[in-house]
Amino acid sequence: MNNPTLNEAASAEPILRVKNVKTHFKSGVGANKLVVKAVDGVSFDVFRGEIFGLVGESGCGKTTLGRTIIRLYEPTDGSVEFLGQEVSAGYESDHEAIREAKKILKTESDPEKKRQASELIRKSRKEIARKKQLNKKRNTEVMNKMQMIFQDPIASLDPRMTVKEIIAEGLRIAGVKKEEEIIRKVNDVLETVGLVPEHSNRYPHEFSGGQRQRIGIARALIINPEFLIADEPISALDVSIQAQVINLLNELRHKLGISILFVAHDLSVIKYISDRVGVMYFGNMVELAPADKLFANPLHPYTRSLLSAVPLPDPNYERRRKRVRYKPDTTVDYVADPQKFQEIEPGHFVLANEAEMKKYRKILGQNV
Ligand SMILES: Nc1ncnc2c1ncn2[C@@H]1O[C@H](COP(=O)(O)OP(=O)(O)OP(=O)(O)O)[C@@H](O)[C@H]1O
Repeated sequence: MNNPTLNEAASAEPILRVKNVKTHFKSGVGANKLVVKAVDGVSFDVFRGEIFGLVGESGCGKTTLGRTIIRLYEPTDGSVEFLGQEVSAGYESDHEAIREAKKILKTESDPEKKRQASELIRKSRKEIARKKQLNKKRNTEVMNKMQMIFQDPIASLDPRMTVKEIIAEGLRIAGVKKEEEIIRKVNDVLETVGLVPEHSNRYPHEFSGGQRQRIGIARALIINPEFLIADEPISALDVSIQAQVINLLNELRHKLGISILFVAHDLSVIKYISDRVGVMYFGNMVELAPADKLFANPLHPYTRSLLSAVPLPDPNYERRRKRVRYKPDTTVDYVADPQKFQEIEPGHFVLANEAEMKKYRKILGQNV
C-alpha cells in the first residue's frame, strides 16, 4: 500500500497489517448449514501513531473485524500481523487448494500435473498445521501491546471491584506483585486519563458515564499498549461528554504515540479524529483514504450515501439535503469486469471494476 498523507504524529511504519482477512460464522449442518460472511476479505495497514477510522452501518462487520484483530475470533482466512509478527491466520484457502488438487489427481492423466497437485496438497497441509499451531499459542508479550476499549463502560466494568482493582488487574496478570509499584502505576494512569488518585478506592457506579469510559481507557493503558482498538467508544455516552473522550484519545496518540483503530458508525466523529478512514459495507472494505480526501472526494456510492446522512448544523442546508440510499447497481456485470480494491489517487483506494474506475477518474478530474 502506498504511503498516504498522515498526521504529523504518525509514521509510515505499519504497526498492524490486516491481510485479506475473512471471518465467517458457520452454524447448522447439511441443508440447514448457514454461513454469515461477517468479514469477507479485508486488507489495510495501521501506521504508528495513526488513528484509523473504521466506519459502516450496523451489521457491516466492524466489530467482528476488531475482535478478529485482537484474537477474540479466529480468522477463517487471511492473516493479521502485529508489531512485525504474524499473530493469527486462517486456512480456508489452503483447504480450497487441497480440494482443487484432489480433483486434478482424480481426473488428470498428465503425470507432471499429478506430481504438482500432490506437492500442493503436501504444502497446503503443512500450512494448515502451522496456522493451527499459531492460532493456538498466544504470544502474551506481543498481544499485551494491543488493548481494547469497549462501547459500554457500564457493562465492561465489574461493579464489585474498586477502580484500583479494575485498573490493576492487567498488572497483576502480567506478574507485578509489589503493592507500591501497583499504586504508583494506577495513580499515574488515572492522571493520564484526567482522573485523580482519590478516585481509586471508589466503585464504578459512583462515576458518570464519561468518567467510567476514562476508567476503561485507564485499564487499557496500564500495561503500556502500543495499539488500541476503540469499538464505538462514545456511542453510549451523552453528546455533551463525547467530545471530551474523543479529545482524550487524540491526546493519548500525541502524548504516548499510541495507534488507534477507531470503530464507529458516526461519520462526523470519524472525520474529526481520523488520519485515514476505511469504509465497510457487508463484510468488505469499499473505500479507504486519508480523511480529508475521503470527505472531499467520496467515490464509492456507499460512501456517498453514508456522507449524505451526516447532519450539518445548518437548518437551510438540512432542509434542502437529499439523502441517498445506497442500492448496489444490479446492471453492472461484475463477472465480465470484476471489482478490485484499487488505488485511484495516492493513498485513496476504492472497490471498483474498470468501468467504474473510469467514472471515478472523471470525478477526480483525471485524464481518462
Ligand atoms: N458470533 C456470531 N455468530 C454468528 N453471526 C455473527 C456473530 N457475530 C456477528 N455476527 C453477524 O455478523 C455480521 C456482522 O456483525 P458485526 O457485529 O461485526 O457488525 P457491526 O458492523 O459491528 O455492527 P454493530 O455496529 O451493530 O455491532 C452480522 O450479520 C451479525 O449478525
